[in-house]
Amino acid sequence: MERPNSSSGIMRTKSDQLVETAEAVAAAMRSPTSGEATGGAESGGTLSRKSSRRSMMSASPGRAGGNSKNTHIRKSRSAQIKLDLDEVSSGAALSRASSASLGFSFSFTGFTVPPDEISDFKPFSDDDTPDDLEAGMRKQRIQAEPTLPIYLKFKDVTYKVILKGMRTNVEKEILNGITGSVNPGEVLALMGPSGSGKTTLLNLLGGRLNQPTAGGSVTYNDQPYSKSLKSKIGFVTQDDVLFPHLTVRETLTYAARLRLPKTLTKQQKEKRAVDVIYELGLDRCQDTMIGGSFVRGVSGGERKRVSIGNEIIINPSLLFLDEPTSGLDSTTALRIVQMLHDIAEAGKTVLTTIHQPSSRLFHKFDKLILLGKGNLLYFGKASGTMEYFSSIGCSPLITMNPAEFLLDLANGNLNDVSIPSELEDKVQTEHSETETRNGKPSPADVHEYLVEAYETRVADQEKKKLMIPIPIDEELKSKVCSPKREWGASWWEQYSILFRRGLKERRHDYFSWLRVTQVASTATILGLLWWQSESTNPKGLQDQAGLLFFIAVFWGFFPVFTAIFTFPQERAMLSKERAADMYRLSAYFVARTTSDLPLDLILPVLFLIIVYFMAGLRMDAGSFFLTMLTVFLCIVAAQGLGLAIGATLMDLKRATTLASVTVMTFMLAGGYFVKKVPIFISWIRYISFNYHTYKLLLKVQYEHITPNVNGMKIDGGLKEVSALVAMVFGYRLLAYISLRRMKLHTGA
Ligand SMILES: Nc1ncnc2c1ncn2[C@@H]1O[C@H](COP(=O)(O)OP(=O)(O)OP(=O)(O)O)[C@@H](O)[C@H]1O
Repeated sequence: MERPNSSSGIMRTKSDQLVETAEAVAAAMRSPTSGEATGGAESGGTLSRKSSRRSMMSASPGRAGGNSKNTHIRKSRSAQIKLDLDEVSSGAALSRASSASLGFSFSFTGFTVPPDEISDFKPFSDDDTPDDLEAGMRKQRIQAEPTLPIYLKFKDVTYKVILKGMRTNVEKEILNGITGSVNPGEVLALMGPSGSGKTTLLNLLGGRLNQPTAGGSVTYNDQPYSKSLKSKIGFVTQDDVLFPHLTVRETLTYAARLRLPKTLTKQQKEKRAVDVIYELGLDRCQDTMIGGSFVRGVSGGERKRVSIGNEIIINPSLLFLDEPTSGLDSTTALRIVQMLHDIAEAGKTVLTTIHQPSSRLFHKFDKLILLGKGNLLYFGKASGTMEYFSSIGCSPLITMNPAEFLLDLANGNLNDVSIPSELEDKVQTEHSETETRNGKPSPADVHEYLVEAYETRVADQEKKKLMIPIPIDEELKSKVCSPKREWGASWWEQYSILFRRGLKERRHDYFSWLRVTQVASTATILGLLWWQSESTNPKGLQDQAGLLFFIAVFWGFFPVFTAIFTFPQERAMLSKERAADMYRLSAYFVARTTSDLPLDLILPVLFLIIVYFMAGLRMDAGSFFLTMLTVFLCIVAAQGLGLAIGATLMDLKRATTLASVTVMTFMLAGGYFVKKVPIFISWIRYISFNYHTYKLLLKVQYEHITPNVNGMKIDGGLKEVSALVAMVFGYRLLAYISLRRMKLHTGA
């Protein structure tokens, strides 16, 4: 096998690269068995997308099936760069041709599509109203950069978890020696019953489970996983993790601005978002909110498409999807799988788990992995699956959807399936069990038989195939393992994007009439209770000090309990975005903590305006503004505590329990209720923001009247201000450290 010319590089112009890559692959493929394909690749290397599409469009399913060799020529770029054209099944080619004849296609390729063909790019148009046709016409091409082709290989992959018991820890094996590969231009489907390990395998291959309990080898262009791959991987998780109050367009625009490389301008990034919206047929709902449990938003299918859009927007080399069709009707599911297929055709490597595909969906996959209880039951061409299982004696006895047949097998259920002679013999020797199972072997026996059959007949052959080096040059290989992380925006840009995104997502909270009413009514009640209170006599001063203490407690409690929710609520989003290296944690942290400040500072202004004048506190501008500044300082310090507790525990129940105990202790140690605090507990007051705030409020109101209120000495106030400022930063630092230590949850 010839090695390709090492002068080609990913940074060169797209057409240069395509021609070179095609030539490289063609060179690599020069073998007697792939002679036809090579011819196709060579001639196809310089084929334009237009000509390839034309030939695809002219193919009818029947014709494609009758002349499968020609389908190689019809394939676009991805097919040309395939390592092993032999892998392309005639079934997959047939389905491609038939999909082309249905008018489905995907232009996430960077290829120029002639305007007369743009109207064909309607993978998601729901009906044929004139509006839709117009939308179809307006669909934009995505001027994607050429992606780095990534060949993914995995050999003998194992994964276990340690389950902690009361007395001993138990090891649970989740994956047991999984081997396979997937190349650019292919869609690999992971199938198996629920709990068979599909998500775990997907996470492991996507670099999201790098725990020591994982074994075997996973390589990307023959290189191990490196952090630089994060920017080349798109990972669509099973649950759609999206902000419910952002619109579809906002969601994709923020993703584009954060994730696309710095080399693109803001306008180019925003245009990419619009292009993705049109590509995914989301134009009609682009200004609709995503929605969630409490807000009605886009439909489930649209939400799934937004999740996919969030990932394909970066033009990933490798796209992983966890059950992208779950919960969708069969037509929408078919459209999504068709789209994956088109993405693969554009030179990407696609892996998807799938639960129970219809037979139409099943034929759209190039390769298939069938898992059963974490073991490999089949890996190979999707179109060769039935042939393989019939070769080991398992064939459906009635007409059956292949996916249904495979899931039955993986579950050990041989109803309406022929029983292999080996298993039949086993059943006959186990008489007692035979009676209870109507002559059928037990699921455990079926599982064991299937695992063994694969091990003895196919596994070694597949492992040998993986040893063949990939025919791409070293430069391309090294791009995969560069240790440098690539951020899409500078720290400051990340901060400002996240700040704005935070404001938009929580805009409904900011102007929540409920919170305004809560604060205004509390202030009014306080104003009425302390109506025009006097501070000129000791009794009146005592009363007023009570009001000041209440203000210190109220603005200590309130922010702690609102800040507690900040990080636990966004945990899933943070994990997802950090796993994709979308931004620096510090930029997120600062943006998230500052975007809440406007509201937190508007409400106390309203509160103080009502209380201050109703209660008749010290009437001069300086005192009013100093009181306000003191309350602000208290709020920001209290928020810090809430953030720290939330980020450390990341669990709302535990966090609220701890916060209420802490705040209560701070309040009691604040010096208003107990004058003589026992020495062993008196230190608590120094870490209590209530104590410092109360002292400052007393100072502002009474420093000109008395040096001592309620046994509390009124001093310069510098100590109190310093303590509060230290809390503002100290608690936040603690919160940041806790977030840094947070394990990224990937849903495995
Ligand atoms: N961290 C973990 N701790 C304990 N068990 C785990 C863990 N991760 C996975 N498992 C177990 O491993 C098995 C495989 O899980 P996985 O989510 O990969 O299955 P799946 O095939 O994707 O299932 P489904 O189709 O229902 O999503 C399950 O039994 C699951 O409970």
